[in-house]
Amino acid sequence: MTDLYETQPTASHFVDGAYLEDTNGDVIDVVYAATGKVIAKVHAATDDVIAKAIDSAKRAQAEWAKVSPRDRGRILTKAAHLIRERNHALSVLETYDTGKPLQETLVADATSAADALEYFGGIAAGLTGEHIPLGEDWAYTVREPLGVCVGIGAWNYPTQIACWKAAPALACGNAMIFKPSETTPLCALKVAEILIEAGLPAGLFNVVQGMGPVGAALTTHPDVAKVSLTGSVPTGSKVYAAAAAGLKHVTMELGGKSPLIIFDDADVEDAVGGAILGNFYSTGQICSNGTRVFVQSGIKQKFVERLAERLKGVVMGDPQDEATNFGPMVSARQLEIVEGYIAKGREEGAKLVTGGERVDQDGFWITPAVFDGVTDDMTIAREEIFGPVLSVFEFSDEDEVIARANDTEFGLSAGVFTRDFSRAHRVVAQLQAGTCFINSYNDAPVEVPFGGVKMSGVGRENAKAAIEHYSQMKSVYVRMGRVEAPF
Ligand SMILES: NC(=O)c1ccc[n+]([C@@H]2O[C@H](COP(=O)([O-])OP(=O)(O)OC[C@H]3O[C@@H](n4cnc5c(N)ncnc54)[C@H](O)[C@@H]3O)[C@@H](O)[C@H]2O)c1
Repeated sequence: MTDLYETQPTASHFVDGAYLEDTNGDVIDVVYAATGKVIAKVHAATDDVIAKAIDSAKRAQAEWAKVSPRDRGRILTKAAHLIRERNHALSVLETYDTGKPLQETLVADATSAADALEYFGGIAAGLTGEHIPLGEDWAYTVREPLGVCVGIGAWNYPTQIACWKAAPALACGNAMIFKPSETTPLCALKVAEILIEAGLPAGLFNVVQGMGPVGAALTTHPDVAKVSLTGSVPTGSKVYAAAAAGLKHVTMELGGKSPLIIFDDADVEDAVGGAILGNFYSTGQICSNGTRVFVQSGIKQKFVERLAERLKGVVMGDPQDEATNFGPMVSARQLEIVEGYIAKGREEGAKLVTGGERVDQDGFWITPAVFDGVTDDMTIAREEIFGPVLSVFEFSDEDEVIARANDTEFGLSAGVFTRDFSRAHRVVAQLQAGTCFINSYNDAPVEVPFGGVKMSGVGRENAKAAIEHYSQMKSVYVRMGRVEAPF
């Protein structure tokens, strides 16, 4: 097994192509969720670090914008190859950073980051404008970079989030300054190292550490053209407002409380599988999770029974052991939040079918919880928990479940399980969500746009859609004849 110390970065920040330390910044402990032990320390960025990150990004971006998109793409593709080659070591680090089991991180984190670099590396050369004929005259459009972009990450997918933001930004000719979540500061530094090794010029991908105030300083900096945040709705509202003051571009990937609708005619095993993937993967710490599971009356009992049985297959143990399939919560704070919601669910009258118990060992462990008999007004039905807590709701007909599914301020994802494909498409057409799944849940391939509606976000990540959010259009009118003026 790769040791943490083989993969661990050597300083807090990565700026202008090299590691950078400034011990004047507040200390941030990196705690391994499986043991509760401090495994590393980084310092929050000082004003000096932020200034260096901005200056180098600005300088490097001006040159990068002149590089042909094909050459930019080649560097991203090379970085993707390096990431794939080092997948095991990067996955070990991701597991130390987040506590997610190696069984997951080997297939879902560095690999997804590589997918994004490869995808945007591949389409970079195809980022062209249009020719617009206007009779004798004509016009053309040019897709230009925005400038210096800031990425701010959540703690659940630190490698993936860094690359989902950096890959389209760099392909379009921007620089990116990435601030990881203070809970998981390690992985993005490795991404920075690899991008440099792949040939990315210094200053184009800088990583600075810190909490909210560092994110806020970057967001409001006059030299920053765009902010892409992955985080909660309350943080999103603040960052969106701060960016608006400077009329900056934004992408907001925020929280959810997504519905997963299971009709009577669904395959029960597939529906249970979808509910497991949509609630317990990454110990439930996924924004798009389908935590409100609406099950039609005829299948409900069977569904709950099979779900409880299949949860006996949970293997909690050392996350670095590939046999472990369920890890701890990321932090003591997140564990407390989840325990609070479980207590609230019981208090408000929901029936805890299984799980929800704190495990008596070091680290932040809790067993996956299933609540039955949940009603739409309960706190666990309305607020994002961001942990392994699945709520089952009973419904009888299609119109009713659509109305109940949409009765939320969020709109990130939604899923439908049914063998009737006309119904599946009819229902999906009425669901207020940015990403929908039919007979599946939580797939996030880079080829498909990802993002939310309503309070769940603004803009889209991944796919060609992301290009729109990391570039701006210039229109050029070309007159071929004489200029006729009134005087
Ligand atoms: N839609 C998505 O793609 C997606 C993906 C993963 C997580 N999430 C959401 O993220 C949340 C969990 O992550 P979290 O607890 O790290 O979220 P959070 O909102 O607490 O923090 C997100 C990031 O914002 C930074 N931040 C905090 N205050 C800031 C401010 N005023 N200005 C600038 N930056 C600031 C934090 O330091 C962190 O890096 C959940 O709500 C989850 O649904 C969304």
